[in-house]
Amino acid sequence: MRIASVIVDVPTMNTDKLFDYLVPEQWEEFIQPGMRVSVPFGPRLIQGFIIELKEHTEVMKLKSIHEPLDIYPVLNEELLNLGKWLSEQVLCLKISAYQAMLPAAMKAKYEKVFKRIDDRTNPFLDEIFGNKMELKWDAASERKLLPLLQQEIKNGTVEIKYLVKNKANKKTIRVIKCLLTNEELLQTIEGLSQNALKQKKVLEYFLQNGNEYIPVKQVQEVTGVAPTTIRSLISKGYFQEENKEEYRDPYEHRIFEKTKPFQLTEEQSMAMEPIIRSIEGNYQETFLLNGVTGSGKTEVYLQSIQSVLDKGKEAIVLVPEISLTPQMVERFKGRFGNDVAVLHSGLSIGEKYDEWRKIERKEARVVVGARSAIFAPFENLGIIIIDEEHENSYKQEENPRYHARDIAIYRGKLHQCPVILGSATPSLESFARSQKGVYTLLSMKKRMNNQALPSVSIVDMREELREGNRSMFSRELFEKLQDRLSKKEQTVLFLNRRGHSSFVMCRDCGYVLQCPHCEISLTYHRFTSQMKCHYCGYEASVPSVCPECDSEHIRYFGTGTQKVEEELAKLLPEAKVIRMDVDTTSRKGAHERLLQQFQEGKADILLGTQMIAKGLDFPNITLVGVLSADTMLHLPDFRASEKTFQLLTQVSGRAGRHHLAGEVVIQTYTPEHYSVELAGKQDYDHFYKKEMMMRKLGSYPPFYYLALITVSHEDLMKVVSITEKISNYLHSKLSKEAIILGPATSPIPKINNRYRYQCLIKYKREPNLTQQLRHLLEHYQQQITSEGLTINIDVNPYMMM
Ligand SMILES: Nc1ncnc2c1ncn2[C@@H]1O[C@H](COP(=O)(O)OP(=O)(O)OP(=O)(O)O)[C@@H](O)[C@H]1O
Ligand SMILES: [Zn+2]
Ligand SMILES: [Zn+2]
Repeated sequence: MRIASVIVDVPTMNTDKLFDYLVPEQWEEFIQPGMRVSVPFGPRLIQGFIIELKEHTEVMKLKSIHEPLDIYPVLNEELLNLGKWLSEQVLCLKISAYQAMLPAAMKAKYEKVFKRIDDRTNPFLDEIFGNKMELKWDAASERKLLPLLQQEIKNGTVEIKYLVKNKANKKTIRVIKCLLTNEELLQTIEGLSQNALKQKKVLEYFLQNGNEYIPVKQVQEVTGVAPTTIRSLISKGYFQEENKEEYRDPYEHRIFEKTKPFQLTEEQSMAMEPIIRSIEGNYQETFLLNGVTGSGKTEVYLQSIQSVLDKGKEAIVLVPEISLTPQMVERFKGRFGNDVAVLHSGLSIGEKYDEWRKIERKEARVVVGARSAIFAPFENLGIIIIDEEHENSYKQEENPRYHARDIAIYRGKLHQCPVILGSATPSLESFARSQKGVYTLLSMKKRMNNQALPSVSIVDMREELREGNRSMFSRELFEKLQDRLSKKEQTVLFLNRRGHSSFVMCRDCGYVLQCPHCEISLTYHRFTSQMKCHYCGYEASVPSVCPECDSEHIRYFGTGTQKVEEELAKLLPEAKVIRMDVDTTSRKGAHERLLQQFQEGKADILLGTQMIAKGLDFPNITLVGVLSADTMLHLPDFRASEKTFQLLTQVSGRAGRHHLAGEVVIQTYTPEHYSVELAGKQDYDHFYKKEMMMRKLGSYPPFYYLALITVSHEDLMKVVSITEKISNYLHSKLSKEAIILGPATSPIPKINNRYRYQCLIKYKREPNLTQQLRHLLEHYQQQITSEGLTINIDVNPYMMM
């Protein structure tokens, strides 16, 4: 008797365990861990993952697996173990861990067929396929042919094809193949009547091109015949016609110019050396590649990957979301061509699925992708690279709430390969680890060609106001804009939209209301007109005059990109502006197209939000303007300063990367704030020291770990009382060193009529923490499943809302 233990697709805590099923005899040899199966569960059939196979079970009334959904495992042993580990680390359901590792198309409904790919005589295949080339999975399963077909797949005579059921997602092209031998072809051509010139052309074409399948479109184009001609040849039985699945290649129409490795600079070679040692020596080491903007980090990645490929191994490169991808993709495809698969959120479900299969089938050995590409099903990993490692998009903000960096290091250890974290502005956590020797620090302090970092001038907008300038452009920025227009050089204007209007600031002195207990700015709530601290719950009313300077110009803050665009049109009507924000880039491909236009010099000014801050490497940009540096500084988040510093440094780094020198103007109401001042000097080391001090004072990471519990329900009283009970429970179970803040309202206190409260745990070492948290979830399970209560637990949170 063979028993399969299965994780089923029912997302509740009660079902988050292995269920045993009997493996029907006919599949005993065939079923393997990591395959998806459909199994009876209650009255219905659902999908599940086989985790392990065994001989015995305690279960009395054993049900049987209904049918396998894969012919090969979709999760290999490594990923199965990783899923288990992940669910323990981030307290998620195992089913969501496994689903997160696979492309969305594999969750969708699809149809599977077997396809004959070799039609030499083969009595078995001739019999089961008849005169067709395809056989539906269901039919094969019914006829109990799966084990035999598995053998044929091994022999290379049959392959399996997944068709996404949604027609729009499936891409096929019509192909034909000549069924006649060359001799028969010649005879047929001779036998054709004089008028059948067109048919003759087609037959001759096939005479030259052998008996491959050829796309109908191509035949038409080359021979110039009409579709009717081809149809009549098919009806005569000369040709076999078929629909062939084609990879949906999002970069199909792009030609990537082949690039050659650069001669490395001295700094680059120094940085590469230990990486190569780790590759050659097959041992794991985590490197923090801290290179200033434009120092050539990408070239270090490319050449490291090359030596991994030379050893016959594979590489994962993570880049943050879409914003970076177009230029990044170009660089990787340019160097490694079709060896590169690309995975990011800008692709359709079908495209992602096809890219994923290229990896699975070992047709691509390098993947460049966003967060989830960390789960690429490579089996022989030689390097994992995370570019812009400080980016928050590497943390998934829904279940499973994992951070790609942790997965990278886990996989790196398993494969004994190097992990490179690259950034001009590393996260405080990573830099602290490099200082402690947990990561190996590699520094590159110079830009290419020894080009200087751009000179930055910080403009005090309070001063502008005092001198009567009420425009959103300071006089200095405006003059420089005019200057670039006349010189035909390009400008990037950056507007930070995050934190929009949510804080109150004095326009005269820049004062922002802070929580007296938490060193965090207070958030303004329109409905109650109250200021609140979302860490400790402190509340205050909005003052009518600034407590610092008595000015009446104290109000909420923010401007939008559209408003800036209108203002530019008024002030500089001759300037051509490309605006990039969520509105102008929502259409597929828009992002890439706008950047392309800017690169080709079709505009003078690129105006945008976060999405233009990073990764751009265009030679003609000589001016960067930051319209309001402070907006993010006052978010209710202990990382606000860090994020501000990173963003300002990154955006400044877009200027003067090649031969022309660059200038940056940063407009701010708080020029004395250290993250603005030090970003102006691009002085990471100082910033790090200063920020570490602040974190130490506030007991925040990297000195403490955090866990954030958010409770929500429609009934406010219930939310408050449950959060309080949770807080009390943790107080009694955790060590004296742990700090438990809250209950306090969440920064977003109500979503969809549900109230939200939270509780923040700061701790250094609590070996029992995840166990206690899991216990809490189990304790409230009843209310979670039947009374609409939600409890979200975020271990190492990056979004404090
Ligand atoms: N060894 C080299 N010789 C000549 N040019 C190089 C070399 N290495 C890199 N470059 C070029 O220098 C420019 C800057 O490099 P790159 O974009 O990799 O910097 P980066 O460190 O990734 O910067 P950022 O963090 O700002 O994205 C690129 O145009 C790149 O092609
Ligand atoms: Zn003031
Ligand atoms: Zn507080």
